[in-house]
Amino acid sequence: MSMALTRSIAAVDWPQAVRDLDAEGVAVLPRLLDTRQCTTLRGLYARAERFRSRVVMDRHGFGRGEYQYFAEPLPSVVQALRELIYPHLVPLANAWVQRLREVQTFPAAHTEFRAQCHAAGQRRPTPLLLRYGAGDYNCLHQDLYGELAFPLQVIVMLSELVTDYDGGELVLVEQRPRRQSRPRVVPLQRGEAAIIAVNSRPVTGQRGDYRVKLKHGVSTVRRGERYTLGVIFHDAR
Ligand SMILES: O=C(O)CCC(=O)C(=O)O
Ligand SMILES: [Fe+2]
Repeated sequence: MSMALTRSIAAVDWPQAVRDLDAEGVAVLPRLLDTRQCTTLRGLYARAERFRSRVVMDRHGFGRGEYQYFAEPLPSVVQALRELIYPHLVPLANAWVQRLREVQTFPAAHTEFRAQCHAAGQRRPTPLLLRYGAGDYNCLHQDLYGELAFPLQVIVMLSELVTDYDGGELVLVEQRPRRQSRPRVVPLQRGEAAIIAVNSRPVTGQRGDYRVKLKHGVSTVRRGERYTLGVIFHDAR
């Protein structure tokens, strides 16, 4: 496991990140990966044997560009991100499901949660590497892969704005009951990570909590190449 990554995750102001997530449905973490780690991860894209499947987005109407789901064993950095970030998010995840009046309880350790996914028939790893070239984009979507879903996910930016690409903004849209949807753009520098709600989050209103649904996507990349790493905590059917 990468010592540098262990340190940068330990150095995150988690109470602040959790407050941001609770208030806004998104938190941006300071640089988790250094330039070399970003370059190494991007380089894996060409190594077909590291992946279990490849999705060409325009074949499915998902957008334009492509992504690949990592095969087991996951790259150690990806495995570390999944295992080390998860425990920091469990208290918020459990608070959210309770406020949304759902029954799920998430265990403290990611290995335990994975065992639950496997028992529910969700055995395929979901962390993925996404690659966008000029003209590519990712339509608004949610990363749900079965019954079991951890309510938060991480997106790590592996490319540098201006140097590597232009355009290609991470876009979040919140669908609020009986109100118009709210858009938000999340600027990310190389190595930074956004934590976002996967599906729904509770918002406190005048008459108690209500449910807001989140979707995410990427605006068109105008120039260059943009790579991201997606870390989703539930596995897929
Ligand atoms: O490329 C992005 O910024 C979005 C990635 C994404 O959709 C994901 O990680 O689930
Ligand atoms: Fe996604």
